[in-house]
Amino acid sequence: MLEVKNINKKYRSHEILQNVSMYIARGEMVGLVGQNGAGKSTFLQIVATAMSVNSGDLKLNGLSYKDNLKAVRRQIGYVPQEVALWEHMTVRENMLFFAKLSWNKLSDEQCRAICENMQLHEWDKQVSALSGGMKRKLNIALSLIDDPQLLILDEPTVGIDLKSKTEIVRFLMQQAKEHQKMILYTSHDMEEITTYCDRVYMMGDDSFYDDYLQRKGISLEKI
Ligand SMILES: Nc1ncnc2c1ncn2[C@@H]1O[C@H](COP(=O)(O)OP(=O)(O)OP(=O)(O)O)[C@@H](O)[C@H]1O
Repeated sequence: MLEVKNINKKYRSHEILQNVSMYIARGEMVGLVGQNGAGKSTFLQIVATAMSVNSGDLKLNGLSYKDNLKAVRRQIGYVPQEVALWEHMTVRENMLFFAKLSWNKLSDEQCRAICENMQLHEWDKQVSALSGGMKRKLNIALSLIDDPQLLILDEPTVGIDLKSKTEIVRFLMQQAKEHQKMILYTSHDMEEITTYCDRVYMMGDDSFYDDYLQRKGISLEKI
């Protein structure tokens, strides 16, 4: 379980997050929405241990971030907004390169199985020749090498076609439901968020999201 309690984050004097609390249970896929600049990416980076807080507490599976940073990190997969891949290498070479650097020394077959499971079949294709959707799938596949308990994704479906988008979100849902992972992700596609997420958190104070989600009958928690 992920437990976030009363966290605060400032960039100089600019307060971005004020007393933010939330949780994610195992097997849950949770969406995070809010207008541009509301603080979603900042929040994801904090939960991913890539950024510190000014105050407040975070715990993952009972381990506090303050005292167990390394152990917490081992349980987290983080997929930032920007796709970060070796363009001149193939899908296979990218997977094996990152597998070598990871805790889990996965074999060629195990790496391939992750990609196949994501409907990414272009194993020997150079990354520069992949479509945007395939690149996003590969970016997510890389984050799964260490078999993280908590998967955090910043707009994983932005700018890709509906088929790839649906495959990615269904894959994430499968990770939550069949493997009891915790999934936290942001998207500006409300249709997608409301269709697939178990719960939705809204960051900032914007009645547009409030009204929209309430009309859809989606349980919304403001943070
Ligand atoms: N490194 C930084 N230094 C100073 N201010 C920052 C920094 N990163 C983000 N900000 C500011 O913090 C606020 C929240 O930014 P953040 O990127 O977390 O929002 P967001 O909800 O993810 O936005 P978007 O939907 O556009 O991705 C914005 O006002 C942004 O300008």
